[in-house]
Amino acid sequence: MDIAAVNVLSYEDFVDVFGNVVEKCPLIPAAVWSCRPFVSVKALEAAINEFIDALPESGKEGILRCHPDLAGRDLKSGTLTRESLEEQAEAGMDALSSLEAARMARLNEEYKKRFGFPFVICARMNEKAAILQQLSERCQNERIVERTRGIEETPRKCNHEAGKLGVWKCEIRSWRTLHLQSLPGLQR
Ligand SMILES: NC(=O)NC1NC(=O)NC1=O
Repeated sequence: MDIAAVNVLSYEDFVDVFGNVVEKCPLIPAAVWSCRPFVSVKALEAAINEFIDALPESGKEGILRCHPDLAGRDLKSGTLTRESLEEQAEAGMDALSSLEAARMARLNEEYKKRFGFPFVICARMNEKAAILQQLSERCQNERIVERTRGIEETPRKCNHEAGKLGVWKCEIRSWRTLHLQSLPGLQR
């Protein structure tokens, strides 16, 4: 599948593939679908970022609030999305000691109380010690700094399986980077 195939997806199929490009925010790909045709995957990535950047601050905070806590209730009850589960597992969030888990829960609550949205970090790019340290440090920031930082950290991802549509994989390489890999021939 290449960008030409993406460009002919119905909006239903497009949302199937990219629906969780930003955690639990299918509105984003549903809106970005109208920007077709995309000249490349990079252009698709840019359209997603432009849509997010154009949101009012309340919309950006809404995106953050759709994120599950790290090592939080959804992880414990098995209700994370598949993508989030993979991300959190990669950072070792499913294997915290009881001391680490207690510290994470306390800091997550402190952060939410201070800012009114959850602490968001790209779990794929961090290990648990770094996450705990950043959570503790970022609790000291100003709200506007954290709103911007949380949005920058928000992982971009797509449906790995997307079975009926072929092979799409998404790897997060850096903040704000939707990095799609697919069958040879995908032009970025
Ligand atoms: N709160 C938070 O950062 N959640 C997440 N981060 C991430 O990479 N996946 C998540 O679910």
